Amino acid sequence: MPMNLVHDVDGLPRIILTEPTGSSAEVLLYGGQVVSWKNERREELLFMSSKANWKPPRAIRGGIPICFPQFGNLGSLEQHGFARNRMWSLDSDPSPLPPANNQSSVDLILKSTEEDLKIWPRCFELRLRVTLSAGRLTLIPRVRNMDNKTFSFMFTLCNYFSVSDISEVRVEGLETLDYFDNLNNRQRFTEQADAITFDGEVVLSYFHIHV
Ligand SMILES: O=P(O)(O)OC[C@H]1O[C@@H](O)[C@H](O)[C@@H](O)[C@@H]1O
Repeated sequence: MPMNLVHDVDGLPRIILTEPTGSSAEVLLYGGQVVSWKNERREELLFMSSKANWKPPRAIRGGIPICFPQFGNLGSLEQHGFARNRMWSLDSDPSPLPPANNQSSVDLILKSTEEDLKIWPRCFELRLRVTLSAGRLTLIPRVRNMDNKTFSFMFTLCNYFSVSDISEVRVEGLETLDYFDNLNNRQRFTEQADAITFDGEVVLSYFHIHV
């Protein structure tokens, strides 16, 4: 599997993805977390907090954290579940996806451990393929139930996008959807606007989004 696996200053193994136009991405085994995505002009597209704590078992604030098997505090586990503060492994058998034999794709896997089963008694394999191509970063998550009984879970890619001018940002496609306004006592509203714009901090949770 030809790929660039390096250890950064904090000792965290990091996979560097590159592709011919010059864009790049960096993925930590810790959390299976994308922590950098640069375009062909080497401009960073993801936000990473300057206060991010890069020492396990802390979660890293920035990039694309993976929330599994719980989102937020919607359950009995720690905030956003435990996948983001576990050490993942390289996945040598991503079947049925074809193996990623190039420098612009990586397959990672997280399997439940005995310790995990004590706090969340479901035996699972969580896989993630990260693929970089010109102008695009694709993440394909897959969850396999290794138990003989069903289970339900939550999964979120918690993207932190870097924005140079927030007044230029519009989010479309949410009109008519219900949402919780988390900074307003989690009151429930129905979105009326055809595009959301931002003039301050907001934390909104929309339901039934189709992407
Ligand atoms: O601080 P954490 O646990 O990394 O969570 C990150 C963010 O997760 C979001 O889901 C919450 O709405 C935010 O309020 C929070 O800041």
